Amino acid sequence: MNSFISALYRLSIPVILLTIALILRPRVSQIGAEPLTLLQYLPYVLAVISGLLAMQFNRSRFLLLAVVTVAVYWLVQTRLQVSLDDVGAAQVFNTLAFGLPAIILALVLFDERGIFNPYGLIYGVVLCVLAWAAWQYAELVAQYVQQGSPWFVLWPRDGYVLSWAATVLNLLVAAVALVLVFIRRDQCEVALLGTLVAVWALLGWFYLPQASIALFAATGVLQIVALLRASHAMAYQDELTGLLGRRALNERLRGLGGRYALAMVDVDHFKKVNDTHGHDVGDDVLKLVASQLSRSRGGGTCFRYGGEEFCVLFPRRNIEECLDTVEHMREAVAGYEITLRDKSQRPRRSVDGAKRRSSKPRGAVKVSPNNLSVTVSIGLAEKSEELRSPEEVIAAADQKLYSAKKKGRNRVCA
Ligand SMILES: Nc1nc2c(ncn2[C@@H]2O[C@H](COP(=O)(O)OP(=O)(O)OP(=O)(O)O)[C@@H](O)[C@H]2O)c(=O)[nH]1
Repeated sequence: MNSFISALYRLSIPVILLTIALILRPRVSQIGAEPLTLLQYLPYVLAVISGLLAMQFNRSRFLLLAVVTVAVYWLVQTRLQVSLDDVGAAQVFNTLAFGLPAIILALVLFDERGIFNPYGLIYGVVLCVLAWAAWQYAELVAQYVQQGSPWFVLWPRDGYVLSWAATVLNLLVAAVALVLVFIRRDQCEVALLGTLVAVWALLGWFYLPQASIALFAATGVLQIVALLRASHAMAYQDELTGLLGRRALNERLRGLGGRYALAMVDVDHFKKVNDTHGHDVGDDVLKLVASQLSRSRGGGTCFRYGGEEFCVLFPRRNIEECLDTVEHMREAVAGYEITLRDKSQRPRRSVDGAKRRSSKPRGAVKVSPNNLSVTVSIGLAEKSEELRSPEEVIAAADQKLYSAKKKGRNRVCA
C-alpha cells in the first residue's frame, strides 16, 4: 500500500475510536450507579492489557504510554472531581495540561529500543523528570495567573477550560506527532497522537460529564489495537523495505484458488554492491528496488522473498497479461540512479535527473564516482495444469530467473 494512504489508514483508527467515545459519552451517565462504578475500572483494565502486550512484544514506548495513561486517568478520577477553583486541583490540572504533551513529545522522539535494557530505564527516568518539571511549572503557572497573564488563565473562553499556553503546546506536539505518523511506519505515533488528543479534549471541555471514562476507554482500545497491528507488521512485513514478507506471500498463495502469474526478481551482482559500497548502501539499493517494483501499476503485489530477491504476484493473470508490467519494472529499476554521499552532484530539477537517467546506457551494475545504479533479472511463471501448487510455480519462476542470469542478466525470461 502507498505509504501516504497507509498513514491515512492508521490515522483513521484514532479518529473512529475517539468519535465513538464522544458519541457514546452521554449514554454513560444513563447506565445506573452500579454498572457505572464497574465501568470506571475499564480504562485501568485496558491499560493493564496494553502494558502486558507491550512487555510481551518488548515495546518500551507502548509500555510507558500505558503507564502514563493509567497515571493520568487515576489523577483525573481521584484529584480532579472537585472545582478547579480549588488550588490543589488547579495545580494537578495544569500539571496534566503541560506535562502530558511534554511526555508525549518525548515518547514521539524516543527511538524504540526495547524494555529490558538501560534505555528502557533511561526513558522511564526522563518521563519521571518531565512529570516532576510539569508539577513545578504548574506552581509557576499559578503565579502567572495571579499576575493576570491572559495566556495562563483557565476558562479563556466560554465552555473551553484549557489555557491558551497549554493549548498551543498541545497543538505543537500534535503537529510533530502527525508529521511523524506520515514519516515513520510505526504504529506507536498514532497511539501517542490519539492519547494526546483524547486528554486534550478531556481537559479542554473538562465539565462534560463522564468524558474521562469514555475517552480513556477509547485510548486503551486504541493502544491495544496499535500494539496488535505492530505485532502483525512484525510478523508479516519486511522491516527494511516495508514490503510484505515471505510468510504473507505463502498465505496469499494458499488462498488463491484460480490462475495467477508470479515473477521472481533478483538484483544483479548485488554482492559487488555490498563489497564496494558497504552494507548500508546495499540496504538503500534494496529499498530503492522495492519502491520501484511496488510503484509499478499493473495489478501485482510485491513481496520481499528474502535477501536480494523479490516476488511479484499477479492474481487472475497469465504470463502474457503481465509481461509488459514486468518489463516496465525491470526498466524502472535499471533507469534509476542512487546518488552516493556527494549531494552537490545531484540534479537541481527532477527534469534534469530524468534526462540524465534516460541518457544512461543499459547494463548491469554501473558506478560513476557519485552515482550507482543496479539492474534486476526476472523469471516469470504461471499456474497451469503442470504447475499446480505454489511451490511448483515458484520453482518454475526461479528456473526462469536462473536462465535470465545465464543469458546476461538485466532481462525477463518467461
Ligand atoms: N545490504 C544487504 N545485503 C544483503 C541482504 N540480504 C542479502 N544480502 C547480500 O546479498 C548478496 C547476494 O549475493 P549473491 O547471492 O552471491 O548474488 P549476486 O551478487 O546478487 O549475483 P547474481 O545474483 O549472480 O547476479 C550477499 O552478499 C548477501 O550478503 C540485506 O538485507 N542487505
